[in-house]
Amino acid sequence: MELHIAKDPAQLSENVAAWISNYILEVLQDQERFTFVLSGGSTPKQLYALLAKAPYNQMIPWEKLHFFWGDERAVPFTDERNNARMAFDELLNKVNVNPEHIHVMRTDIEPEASAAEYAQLLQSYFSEEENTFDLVLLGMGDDGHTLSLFPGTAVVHEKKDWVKAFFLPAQDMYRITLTAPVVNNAACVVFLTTGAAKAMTLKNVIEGTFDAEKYPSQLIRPEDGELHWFVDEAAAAAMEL
Ligand SMILES: O=C(O)[C@H](O)[C@@H](O)[C@H](O)[C@H](O)COP(=O)(O)O
Repeated sequence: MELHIAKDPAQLSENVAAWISNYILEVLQDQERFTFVLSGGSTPKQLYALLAKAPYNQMIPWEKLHFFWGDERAVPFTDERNNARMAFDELLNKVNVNPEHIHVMRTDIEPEASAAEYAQLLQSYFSEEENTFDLVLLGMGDDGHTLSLFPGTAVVHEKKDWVKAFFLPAQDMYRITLTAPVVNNAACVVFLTTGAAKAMTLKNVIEGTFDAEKYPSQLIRPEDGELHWFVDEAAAAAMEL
């Protein structure tokens, strides 16, 4: 695991934008496509906005990128809580992506059907590959969740299925999410975490004993891929380092 500490959220977004674009270019020296999982949440918003602007909008060969999502809230695409919608608004509508390479988790059908369809799509995408995604971008909630793997939910224990749908009573909403096994098969996973409200949780996730039921972000440990945490000073404040 590699920890990258930035001064503040703005600096963090700058660092991650530069890091990600270099990584994309490097990977594309050896292959024709780059598969990229986007996350929801507020932290990546600034990153997406930066990637949509110079120099990154010029530097990245957008037509070679294939986009996926880590999780989705089962609300219509037009709802501003929809994770895909945010990424379209901030990034995908602004760069030269092939629309056929954008794979949203559908919310216009039943959540279970959407999860099954997504799992099938991923299986056909990666059937011939050693790893799954080239890059998975993740956020961590104040409670230690990542994706829609919330503390105390059954999906935290999923060992086999790549995509799950379930009802989250606390939010009165269905969620569709990738599971830890498929993310842990990715070539590279990047967490973005900022703010003092996450400092204690971040310390427990990174430095504490393993308790995935309580801190589902601890489940994310790529088997043979890279794991990077990009955090700001406020989020890093409780860690011993
Ligand atoms: O749909 C979601 O809720 C997200 O995908 C979720 O997993 C998110 O990444 C974290 O909650 C962090 O969110 P913030 O960046 O807003 O803190």
